[in-house]
Amino acid sequence: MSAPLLAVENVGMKFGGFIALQGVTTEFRPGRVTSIIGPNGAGKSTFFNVLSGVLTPSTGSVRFKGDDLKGTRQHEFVHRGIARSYQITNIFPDLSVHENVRVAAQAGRARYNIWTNRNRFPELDARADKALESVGLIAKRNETAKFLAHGQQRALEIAIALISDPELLLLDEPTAGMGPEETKEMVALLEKLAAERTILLVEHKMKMILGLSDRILVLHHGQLIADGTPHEIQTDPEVRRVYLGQNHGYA
Ligand SMILES: Nc1ncnc2c1ncn2[C@@H]1O[C@H](COP(=O)(O)OP(=O)(O)OP(=O)(O)O)[C@@H](O)[C@H]1O
Repeated sequence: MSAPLLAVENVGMKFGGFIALQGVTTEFRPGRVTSIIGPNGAGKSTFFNVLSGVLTPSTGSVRFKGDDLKGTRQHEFVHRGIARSYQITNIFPDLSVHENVRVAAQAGRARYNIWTNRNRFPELDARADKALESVGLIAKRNETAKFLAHGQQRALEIAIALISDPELLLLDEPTAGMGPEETKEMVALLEKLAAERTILLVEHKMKMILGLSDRILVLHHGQLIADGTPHEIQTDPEVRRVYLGQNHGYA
């Protein structure tokens, strides 16, 4: 079995007196799609924020390829090989599709500063186009981002996250706000991307998760209550109890 890419040990997160995460211990191995699910307020976003460096856990440790991430600043996560997209559309609406990704490429470059002529770094254009190709947006490269369909804007966010060629890609509700057709396209894109990197996602759409994931983690009241294959999760009595009465299209 391959070594873990990310090892989470006894992670807890407190906000004042409120415990949002407690005693979470798990590992993520390379080349898999893992989904994190759980009812509203279960701690999914908090866990994601801990894994991507937005939050420092109150207790416990997160190791990436053996290195403790404690003290690592958020922008350094990208250099280490961890990138994430955000739930809220996070693009520059008035820039072109290509410019959106290129800005991300520039931002990740230590030698670049805003006074440098952009033509000095033609490889940034090539990298931006490569990221657009991998999400199927290359034909839209010169369009203004705000005119893209919602699903295409979400794909653009993923292209931005891909610019650093991360080993671990964290996606926060990549199909939020999408209808069935756009969801299907996003699933196809995620399956394609998963061939080359490890993907971790938070999602609410249960049917989509069951079809896409190799593994599912279930959080409830800040604790990991189940961890298994889609089949194991679907038949887990505790998970069924937690979801009972909630309209997640689960059963
Ligand atoms: N910065 C914060 N300060 C105080 N409480 C917080 C903070 N962030 C999250 N919480 C609380 O922690 C709990 C878990 O929140 P979190 O957003 O992680 O849940 P979630 O599973 O992502 O929920 P949802 O599915 O609704 O997005 C909630 O009760 C929330 O109110």
